[in-house]
Amino acid sequence: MTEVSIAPEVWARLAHAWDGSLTSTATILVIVTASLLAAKLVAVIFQQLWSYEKAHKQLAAQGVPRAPSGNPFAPDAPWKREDLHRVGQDDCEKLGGIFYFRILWFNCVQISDPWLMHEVLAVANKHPEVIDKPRGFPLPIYDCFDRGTSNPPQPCLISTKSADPWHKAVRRGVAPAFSPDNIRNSFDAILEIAERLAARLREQGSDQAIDIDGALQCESFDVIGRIGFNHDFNATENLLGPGAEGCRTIKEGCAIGVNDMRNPVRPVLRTLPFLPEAWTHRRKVREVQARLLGMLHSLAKEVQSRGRRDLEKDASIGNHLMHLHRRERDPLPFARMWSELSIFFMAGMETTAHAITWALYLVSQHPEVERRVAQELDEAGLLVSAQRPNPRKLSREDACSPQHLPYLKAVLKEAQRMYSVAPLVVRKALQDVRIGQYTIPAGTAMILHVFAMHNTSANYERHAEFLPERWLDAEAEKARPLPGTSSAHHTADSKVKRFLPFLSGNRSCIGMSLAQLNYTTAAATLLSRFSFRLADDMGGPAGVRAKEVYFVTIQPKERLNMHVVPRGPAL
Ligand code: HEM
Repeated sequence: MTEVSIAPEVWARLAHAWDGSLTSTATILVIVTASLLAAKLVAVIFQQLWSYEKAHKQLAAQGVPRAPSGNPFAPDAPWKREDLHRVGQDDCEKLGGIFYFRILWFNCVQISDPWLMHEVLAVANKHPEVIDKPRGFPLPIYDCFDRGTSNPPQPCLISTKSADPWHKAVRRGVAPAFSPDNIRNSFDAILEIAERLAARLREQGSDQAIDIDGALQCESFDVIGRIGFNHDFNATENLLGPGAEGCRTIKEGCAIGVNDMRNPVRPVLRTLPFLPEAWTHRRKVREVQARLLGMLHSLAKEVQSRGRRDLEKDASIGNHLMHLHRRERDPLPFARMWSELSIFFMAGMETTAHAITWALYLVSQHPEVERRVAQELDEAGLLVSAQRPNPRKLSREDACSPQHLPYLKAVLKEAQRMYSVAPLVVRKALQDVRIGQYTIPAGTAMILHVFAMHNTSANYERHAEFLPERWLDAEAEKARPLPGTSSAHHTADSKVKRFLPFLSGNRSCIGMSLAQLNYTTAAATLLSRFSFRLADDMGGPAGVRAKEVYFVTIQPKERLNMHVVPRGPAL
């Protein structure tokens, strides 16, 4: 056999040629792939822009009125206004119960007509593949709840799509904890917390004004901790001290979430390592999130360590979460339980507190309403007075039965109408969908503007006035065609409501019974013992109006200072 040998210099030349061709093949492959991806991206962007443009033409062709969008980057752009809820209300008064506007190329339809809102909610209920909560780009509104409720981020009840089977499972699993009967059984604990708050306010005295919104947040925080998870945070015991720190932490955490929701670029910027910490507020955000999630993590661990208890004996939200199964015998993973537990504080604390705050504020501004509330409480034997320094205790029937304290309950409803604390929610049309006489094109954001529905002339006579007696009519929640308005062409359909502070359907507020029992108990306890006077530094009603902000909830900016004047011999 002859051996074939290759000279070393030939070998080296061959290897070099081979190497070079490999490099150039790889380079070509990279260039081709990158070009294909870039072309695909450009095609997707164009397709998306084209579909938005088509949708805009479709809406215009159907005669849906259009609100001026203006330049979204201008300093005075409407959507940058702090009282954003009032922008939708003004536009609704001018353009009617349905109109659309564009942010850049993106189309948003605002709906406040009760009949159309009813249809949207009905479709979303039955067909989540047609209308659902928006997630991700370009509407990452609900995504911030995932980041704010556990680490690493996990979805939770409010942020999951209805089409996600997990949503149904969790909602069904915890619903018994929120049933009106179950919540009624918590009355004694709620009353105890409301009385604790009243005792602290009395100690505070009336000379010094107190931020009543902050005090009520402590109260709601304690109620959710106690009723939901058998844990007493005791924030009401020490309103200004360490007891209330947990409550303030939740508020700070919510503020980060809301800022991210209003400007979705912020969370992205925070992840960029080369941007200065101070500019992205990274350190501050990390510090608040660590405090917030640490506190809620400890609570979730505490609930977990108690194990699964008999639901007859412990009907708290926490125990219901412990009984939840992913599959047969496969319990809810801890991380998911943590995020679900957290969302009840995020969704329930500020909302309930602001609802009571606005009611107390409105009563303080309407002496004739305050007189009537006091008279009703007096006749029920609940008012503190010179003759009755120690009245009877508020009972479960007082708080729960519509026959008891009807005027006070009407006052609370009217306050929720005028200050609908959750003023708007967002949904997305995932397919073209017929709503009334309109076809809403796929990809359009739908803003269900409950605040505008509650506060425009098309739906309420004398809508700008605080008139609690309108709720003494048992049918008052139903939508009715008002003569001379755009609602006049609708029929009086008994299912359609013009009052939806908690929304309706499968994504309505699961905490409604708890919120209602809490704000009735707290308002009755406080108004039977005190009269509330707006502090001078608030600048009167005009000052309060100027500091009213939309921060996912309608709330007083920073604080609402009031003097809490004890009733009794001095009055
Ligand atoms: C006055 C007080 C309250 C008001 C006005 C209110 C209002 C609302 C509204 C309008 C929604 C729908 C949000 C959306 O779809 O984007 C909602 C959802 C929710 N609320 Fe409330 N809420 C209140 C109190 C509470 C309380 C006390 C809790 C629990 C402790 C709670 C827990 C929730 C949860 C978990 C959801 C999400 C439900 C789901 O998507 O299935 N809320 N609330």
